[in-house]
Amino acid sequence: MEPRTATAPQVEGLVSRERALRDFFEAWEVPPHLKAAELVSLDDAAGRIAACDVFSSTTLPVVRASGFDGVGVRSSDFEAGSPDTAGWICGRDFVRADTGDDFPDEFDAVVRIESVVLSDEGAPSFPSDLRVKAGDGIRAAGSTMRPGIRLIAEGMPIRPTDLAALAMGGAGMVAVRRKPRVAFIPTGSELVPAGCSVKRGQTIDGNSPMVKHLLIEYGADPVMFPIVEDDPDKLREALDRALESCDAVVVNGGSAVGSEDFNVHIIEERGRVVHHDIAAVPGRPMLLGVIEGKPVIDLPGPAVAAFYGMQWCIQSVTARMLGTKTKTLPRVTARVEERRDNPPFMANLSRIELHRDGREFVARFLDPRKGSSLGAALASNAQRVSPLGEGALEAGSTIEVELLRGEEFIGES
Ligand SMILES: Nc1nc2c(c(=O)[nH]1)N[C@H]1C(S)=C(S)[C@@H](COP(=O)(O)OP(=O)(O)OC[C@H]3O[C@@H](n4cnc5c(N)ncnc54)[C@H](O)[C@@H]3O)O[C@H]1N2
Ligand code: MOO
Repeated sequence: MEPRTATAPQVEGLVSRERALRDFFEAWEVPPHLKAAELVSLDDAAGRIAACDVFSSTTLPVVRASGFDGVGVRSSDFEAGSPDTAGWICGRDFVRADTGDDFPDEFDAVVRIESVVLSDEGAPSFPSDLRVKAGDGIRAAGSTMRPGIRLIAEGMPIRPTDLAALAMGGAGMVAVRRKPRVAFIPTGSELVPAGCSVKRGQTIDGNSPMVKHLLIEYGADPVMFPIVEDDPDKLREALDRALESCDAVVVNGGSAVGSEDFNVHIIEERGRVVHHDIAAVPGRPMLLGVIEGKPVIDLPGPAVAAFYGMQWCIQSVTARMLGTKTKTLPRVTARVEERRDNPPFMANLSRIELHRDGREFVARFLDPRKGSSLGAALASNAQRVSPLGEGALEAGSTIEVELLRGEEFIGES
């Protein structure tokens, strides 16, 4: 193994996240088998990505329907004003026609039930000034659904309302993109699984539960590997198993220059490294590589670094495999509470505790340099990625922050 040159955590001249992804997508192409669609039932289509445009084939109402709860009548009976309804018989002179009901063709209008008084025998009487025209209170054929309406477009995530549209448009099965299988391999002899007690020298694998559910959120099928200790042979073996069964591999940890950071070398010896070390912090030592035509990404170990790398990189790779777009987080404008210095040559992910001050949002940066913990950062309710080239943020200036919890959960400090 070649000795590596240590790079300081904050250095100038590294590639931007955007450039790293552009280069990666030039070096790696989505394989055809991932572009193939699979047919799933409507129930299983929720949250999946539509593989093609789907158009309606149905007409609803099939002929016509009542627009509200009421009484179906003949408009001709109302030509000379409100008719004398003594002796009217249901089915002959009128019918009950409630919202959405089809009813016999000889009745051409519906009078709202609120305008009708029904006798004990069920005969209706109408206000003397009631005007009724043909078509009143009737929903036309196709006013709910008609053939040719685009129900979902290719590449769109399928929402519950889309399921309603697809069902009513006549789609029993839906063509969706195959879920890419993404392996996650946590590495580090110091790691113990969540729920275990920790001894000196150990720490808890918090990334596996986080990454698993981020992958699910991105639309992938996560394949979670057990913790692999810092032993090159065991790491190689896990990587081989992951490459055999998955479409992409995320290795976690061992991305920097520590004496047991083997993953970078193992990826280098097996395939092509497109970029290692990105102008994004935390998580600068991220590695984007390709082995046997599959993305192999080494995600830095610290949990916030891993989260950020998942967001900007793995989410984009997964979206590419699914033929869809990455999600943007909702944003609000906030006032900066305290001056913040960021190196301008890195995209800095800052975790923020957002609170309200009257009608204003106030951003309190959680700064590890000022004693804030990684735990507090993980629990925070907002974040901001500084654009490359940005210097200090002055106290009192306004910025856009991304919400990690709904606005309804942001309270007074
Ligand atoms: N001399 C240098 N040291 C470091 C550099 C550097 O350039 N020179 N880079 C730093 C930066 S920046 C980062 S980011 C980290 C990258 O760390 P690794 O990806 O090599 O990860 P490890 O060394 O294996 O672990 C680092 C840290 O993260 C914890 N970890 C790892 N996996 C998990 C997990 N699944 N769940 C929770 N925590 C995890 C691990 O225990 C360590 O505490 O390197 C810096 N050092
Ligand atoms: O500073 Mo690293 O970039 O710990 O994530």
